[in-house]
Amino acid sequence: MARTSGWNTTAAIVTGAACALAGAALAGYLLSGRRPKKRTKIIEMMDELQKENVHIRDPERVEKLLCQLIQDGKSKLQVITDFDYTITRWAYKGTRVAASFNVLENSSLVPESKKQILDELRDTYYPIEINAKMTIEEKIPFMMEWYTKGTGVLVECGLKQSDLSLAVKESNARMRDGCDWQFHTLHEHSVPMLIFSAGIGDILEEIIKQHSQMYANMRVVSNYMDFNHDGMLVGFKGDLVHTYNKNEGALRNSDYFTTLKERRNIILMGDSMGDLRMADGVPNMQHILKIGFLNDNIEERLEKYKEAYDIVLVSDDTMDVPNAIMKKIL
Ligand SMILES: Nc1ccn([C@@H]2O[C@H](COP(=O)(O)O)[C@@H](O)[C@H]2O)c(=O)n1
Ligand SMILES: [Mg+2]
Repeated sequence: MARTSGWNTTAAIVTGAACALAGAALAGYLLSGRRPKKRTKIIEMMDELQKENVHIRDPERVEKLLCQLIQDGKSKLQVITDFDYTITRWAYKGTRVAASFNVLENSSLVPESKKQILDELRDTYYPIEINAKMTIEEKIPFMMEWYTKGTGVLVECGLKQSDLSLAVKESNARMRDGCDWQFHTLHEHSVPMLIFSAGIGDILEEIIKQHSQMYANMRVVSNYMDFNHDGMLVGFKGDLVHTYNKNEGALRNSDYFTTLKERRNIILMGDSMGDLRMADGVPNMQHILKIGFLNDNIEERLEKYKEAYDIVLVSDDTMDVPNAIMKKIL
């Protein structure tokens, strides 16, 4: 739509760039002689952005960003997204959904004695993860502790690779409504999608396979389990990715970004302040639209999220907003 040729001249008058939707509204005005109706901007015209749970601190910036992304089109686009509580929903049928770690931690594969330790770890460290007053630097040592202890306990549980699929099946892990459409459509338009997760890679891939499909344009960077020749879990591969060191992971994976160096526009989606660093390894980045899902500790964190993310979606279990934006670009 952004590149519909008939509107280009008019759009150029508006912003010096072909932003077709705003251009279309102005063209209507010029042709009809009537004043345009109120909604002339993209962000005003998108119904998905008018909902009460959608927060945009700087609408002018978002309007400009959308114009740029639409104008540059799909060939310049890549998507970088978190997994737990970004691809997956926060709640399903009134119950909190399992993060990829919880799929194992809550399963019958883990003995009760170990569950108790894992629950205590979560009760200690999760409040730190979402604390609105601590800085990321203050949180990092605690996250390291949580991940080191938590993965250590899982390794002691005698988990087998062949059990993972059933653990996912029996869990309540669910993706947001609209993920299936998004995955399929990004693949159809050959837009690369990086899923960057501090969860468990093996589990999140299984969640995607069971509820949608892993496509060739998807790449996952996460914590992968290390199994011995008998298929028993013996550790985790490489350095652990935790919620607040995704910047290091991004730089370690800079080869991936280098191969996509012509794709200078990013849609980034996350649910934590740590997710904002997922694109740190992207060379020559031109425009980045950051969409944040705020699921928990909402009142305390909303202002900070509004400062950090361009669009904040509060208690939204759908992909409606990102999908509506993608539709305009593709
Ligand atoms: N033992 C653990 C460790 C982490 N979590 C949660 O996993 C999420 C991280 O994955 P992302 O895809 O969001 O990067 C994060 O929400 C942690 O709270 C956990 O539940 N248990
Ligand atoms: Mg997350």
